[in-house]
Amino acid sequence: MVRVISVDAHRETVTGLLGNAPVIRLPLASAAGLVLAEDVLAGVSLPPFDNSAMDGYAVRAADVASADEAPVTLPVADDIPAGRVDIGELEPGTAHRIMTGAPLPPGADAVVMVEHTDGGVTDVRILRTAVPGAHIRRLGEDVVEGTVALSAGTVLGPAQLGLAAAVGLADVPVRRPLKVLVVSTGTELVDAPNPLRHGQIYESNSIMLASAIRALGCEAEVVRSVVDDVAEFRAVIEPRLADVDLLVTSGGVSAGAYEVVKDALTGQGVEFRKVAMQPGGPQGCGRWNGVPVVTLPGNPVSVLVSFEAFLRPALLAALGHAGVDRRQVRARLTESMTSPAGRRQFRRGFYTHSEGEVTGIVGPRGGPGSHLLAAFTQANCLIVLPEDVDSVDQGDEVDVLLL
Ligand SMILES: Nc1nc2c(c(=O)[nH]1)N[C@H]1C(S)=C(S)[C@@H](COP(=O)(O)OP(=O)(O)OC[C@H]3O[C@@H](n4cnc5c(N)ncnc54)[C@H](O)[C@@H]3O)O[C@H]1N2
Ligand code: MOO
Repeated sequence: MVRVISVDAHRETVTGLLGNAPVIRLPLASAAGLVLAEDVLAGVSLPPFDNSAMDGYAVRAADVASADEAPVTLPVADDIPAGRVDIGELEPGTAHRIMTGAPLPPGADAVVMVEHTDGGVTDVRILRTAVPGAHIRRLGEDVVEGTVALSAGTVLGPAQLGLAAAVGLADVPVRRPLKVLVVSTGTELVDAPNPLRHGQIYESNSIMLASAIRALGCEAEVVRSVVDDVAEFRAVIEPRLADVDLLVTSGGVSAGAYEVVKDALTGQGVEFRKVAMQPGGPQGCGRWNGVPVVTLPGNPVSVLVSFEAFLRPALLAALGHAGVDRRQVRARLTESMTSPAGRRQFRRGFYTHSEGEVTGIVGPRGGPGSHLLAAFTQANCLIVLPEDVDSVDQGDEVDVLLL
């Protein structure tokens, strides 16, 4: 007898199987979207020195205190473009022309923007007073050297990578993106653009899985359309296991006579079970030659729903993400639906939420059939009908997972 287990139990097993990805240092350019594995400290303060926020003139505020009543003329004793590193003292009664980002000369306590002067290069007429501190960006105002710039668990988006670069990091410690081998099985499968004969279909699961895996920041390698032959499956796939962290298959796991994945991996460390869900009932997981394996049923909608239910949270957890769940909301149904008793049903739906309404509304897209892929493309959510529910009416509130 095939074991029947709950969605939550299978999800826990798959998550445990993947565990945590190892920590490695990656160049910033390769770390986008990954999760920082350790706190990183600022190697420098930001800004690293007092500098000008404006193009203008560095002055002593006291020297220009009367400029609002009558313009003050000061000799321009120096010129400080951004990037200059040999900065001399600002003597009282003088000004230094200074550019945005250039270091403030010692002795200066204010910057007058060029628009409030005549722009002179030997002498400058200052037309406005400046309060002490005007247009000065202070050392350490943003980040203090030696403090935590980014903490472990941070997802490295553009702002985070920018900050890492700004505090002097060339690489960061992250959880290594897992390498996933995606294998689609089925003698009926044909890779486009080859012509189809009656009884054949175009292979579509591998691109769905590979793109879903890559979207999380993992790597996906694909072997398409392995025929339903155990010896062939083993010969093609087994040698590739050494290079990957996870094998994900589609097809060949249910109750028929030519279940290539089930036949090849039963007794090899992979357990096949029925999960109390629809679609995605037939599932398997375990290890083959020590490598984690997750076997998904072949129907395309089952593949994507299984990915959402099991692989997405497990891969995100392995990468170190704290939040692995889709956002869940309650919504009122636009039409009645039925669900098989004892199974959690995931229906493709479209959710809308108008401003001012407490709950949004949701309607199914397509029927429950796990071959209805076109309807999935119209969906923006999964409607979840729990195991103890076999029908819901129009107007009932249901749980919705936003995709
Ligand atoms: N007697 C029973 N039959 C079936 C059961 C059952 O419990 N008892 N379960 C059904 C359910 S539910 C599902 S889901 C499928 C799962 O079967 P398999 O994992 O063995 O998948 P296949 O039979 O290989 O394929 C199912 C379906 O999907 C198409 N397919 C497969 N791979 C691809 C691909 N890469 N691209 C596009 N389409 C693919 C395949 O042609 C089949 O139509 O079993 C039910 N049967
Ligand atoms: O359990 Mo299957 O995945 O419904 O078509």
